[in-house]
Amino acid sequence: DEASALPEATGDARSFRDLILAKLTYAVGKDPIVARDHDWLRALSLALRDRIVDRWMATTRGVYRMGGKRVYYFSLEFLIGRLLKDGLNNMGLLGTAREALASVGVDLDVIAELEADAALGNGGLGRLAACFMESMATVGVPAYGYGIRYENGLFRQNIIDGWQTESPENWLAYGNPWEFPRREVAYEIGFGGAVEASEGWDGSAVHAWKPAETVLAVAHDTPVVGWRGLRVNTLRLWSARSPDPISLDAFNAGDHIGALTARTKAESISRVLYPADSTPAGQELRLRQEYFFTSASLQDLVRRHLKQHREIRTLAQKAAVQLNDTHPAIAVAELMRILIDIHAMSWADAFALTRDTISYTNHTLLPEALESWPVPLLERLLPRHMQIIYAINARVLTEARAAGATDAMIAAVSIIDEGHGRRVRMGNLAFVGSHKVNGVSALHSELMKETVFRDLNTVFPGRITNKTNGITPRRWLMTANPGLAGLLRETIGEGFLDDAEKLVALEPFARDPGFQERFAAVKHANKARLAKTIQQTLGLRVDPAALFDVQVKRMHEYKRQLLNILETIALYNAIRTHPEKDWVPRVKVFAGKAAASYTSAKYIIKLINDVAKMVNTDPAVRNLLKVAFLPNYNVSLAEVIIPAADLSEQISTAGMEASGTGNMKFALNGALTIGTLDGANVEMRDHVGADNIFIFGLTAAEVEARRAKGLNPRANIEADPALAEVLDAVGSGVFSPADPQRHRGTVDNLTNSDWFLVTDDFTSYSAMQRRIDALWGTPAAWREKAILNVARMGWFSSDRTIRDYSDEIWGLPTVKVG
Ligand SMILES: CCc1ccc([C@H](C)CC(=O)N[C@@H]2O[C@H](CO)[C@@H](O)[C@H](O)[C@H]2O)cc1
Repeated sequence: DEASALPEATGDARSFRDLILAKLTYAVGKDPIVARDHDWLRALSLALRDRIVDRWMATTRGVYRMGGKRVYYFSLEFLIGRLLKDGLNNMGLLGTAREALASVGVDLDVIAELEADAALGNGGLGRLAACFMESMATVGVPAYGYGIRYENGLFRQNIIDGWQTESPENWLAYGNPWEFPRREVAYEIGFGGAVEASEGWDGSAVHAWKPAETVLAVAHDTPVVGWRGLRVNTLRLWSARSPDPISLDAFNAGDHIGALTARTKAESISRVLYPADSTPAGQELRLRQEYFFTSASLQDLVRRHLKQHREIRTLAQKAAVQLNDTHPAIAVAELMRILIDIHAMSWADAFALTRDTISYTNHTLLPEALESWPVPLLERLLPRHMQIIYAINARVLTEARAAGATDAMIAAVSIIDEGHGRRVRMGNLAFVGSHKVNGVSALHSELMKETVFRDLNTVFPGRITNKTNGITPRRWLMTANPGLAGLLRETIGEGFLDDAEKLVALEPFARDPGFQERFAAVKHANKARLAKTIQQTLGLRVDPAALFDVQVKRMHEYKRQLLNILETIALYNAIRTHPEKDWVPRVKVFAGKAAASYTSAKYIIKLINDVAKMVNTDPAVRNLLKVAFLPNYNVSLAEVIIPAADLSEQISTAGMEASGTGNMKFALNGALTIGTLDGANVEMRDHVGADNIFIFGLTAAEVEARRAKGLNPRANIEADPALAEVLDAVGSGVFSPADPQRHRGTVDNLTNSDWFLVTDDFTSYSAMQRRIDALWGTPAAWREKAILNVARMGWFSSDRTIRDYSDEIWGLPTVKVG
């Protein structure tokens, strides 16, 4: 009968099966015969969690026993994605779980698809934080991640008639098996009120902040498993709770709504993630979020430090606080408040200790992305902190003058921006309150010294350093691309699993026909899988044998999805006018969310979908060109798209992409990159070799020079008839017959200003695409380059990045893996 047909589970699979069944029965409360897929998902997750908790407690006890230094990673975003398969893989239980479930008639892949993505981030910054957490556990860095437990993560993107619409992402609908609520770990967070100054016993000024309102920050802990499950760190996310759930007097007075307003207001702090990934919303709630989690985290780590080490003055030796961009920069003032107002430390000692404890990472040079808050808002919401910021600024300006700073430099160094209605520059506050400030790629860190932090770098030389980003090879190779990981294990052994730089052992196989065949077969299988997703999502049939050309990332003008779609239209026109030519079949895959209020980015999404509608149904191009915009790009969709790519589009205006991390994921999965010399593309070229990457376009210096000289998009358009034809078509409504003027704005903006130099790079970009077509026609040469990319991407493991932070910024040891 049915049951007997099921495969037998042996060894650990058998005991793991029993554990799953026990969880299903006693934790989920479901009889196996009636259990639904979601029930099995929960039971399996709880079973895995048990195995993880044992290692978690062992790690925590070990760290206490060692009494060593901990890293505290402060981030308003953790773009985690799903945790089941990643946890099974890191615990070495993937095969075991698959066998255990099969023995009760359940398919691991089916139930794994039901897990909601923890989308507690916007894009690069948030995903980097998640990769860093996994790598810190892997290389033995005792660490806590601190952030906010948003009830709603990044919005769900729906594409309605080609337009992006947003709907709330309720990731907790089925609960979250990975977190442990810590009701007992709660801190009061104050807002508003006033500061009472009095005189201390030694005549020194004593300040006491009396907040007008208080919110409770309650901890929820999620274990973070490292590779091989050797160490498990903690992600502590704060949830906002109102100290008093209901104001009874209002309720008794019949004002039932009023009775809840205080609570609703308090708890709105952890309601939703701000969906902006480059332009500050500038809203008070955002500042409340930033202070809320920063204060709770600092109170928590100081409590832990005193409990173990008794003496606050040793804090910098036992705690390294890393600020993930300026979002937690208020930490500089908050730690000062704690040290001076609560621990009665002198100003000078407190400032030295703060600076020795904190370091700051900058992730963008976009002027509009650099946070600053109006002084009046800070004075109202955080009056004590504003006092402290003034005092810090006075000290900094004194130091700057002593260092011979000019008035212009003083104005630039100042934390207070006297122009624009007096605002507090959070980047400057983070800089002066840190012992180290780093960029996220070599080019970006240099540009930081030449632009946003030029004067601070002059006054405080040697503080800026570089830490080139990385990605975890567990999620982005082993879990996302088991076909390739399996082929690599068979070919070069397992060493690369513990040290990604051992992938270099693959180089000798780059020209091996047998290996090339197997490598191509893995890629083809991944492409067939993506083709199925495209079919199911868009009803569009694509040929896995075509060149899969992929651009997936947040929608932003500097990332130049517009350059890509305009070149696609030029290709479309060329195929139509020269059908006789031997065109390379291409599938152009796009995906990415636009910030809800970012209109011009939303028009680019619409343009891509308008072009797709035309091209995909045009018999003249047959199967030579397909365009697909996949909705709701997130971590889980990235894990399906990236292993299936032949070509990775990293085409940002040079000088504007701080690093990029998608670029690394594609190359590690055997895609070739077409890109500008921007961010980490530069270091990727240095590692994979200039012959194995397609670099085009202006350099950052040339972009700077052209902008300084004045841009001339009209001349660029006149110089390239193909571009001119494309812009005429788009501008006149060829792709929007129902609304011919729809894309007029996009074309006019390009023709009149083109701040992102799309027209300047179009010709070289298009020419490079044709060179790529030519190489595609010689599979052996293509595959050799793709294999060399995989072989030489090991350095871009976030394990290496974390070792760099540990060595130079945090000053703590790491361990060899495996
Ligand atoms: C205040 C609004 C806001 C929110 C997020 C951000 C982030 C800094 C934007 C971001 O994600 N930056 C990306 O960070 C990645 C990780 O370092 C880099 O690889 C990307 O190049 C960078 O754009 C800026 C401004």
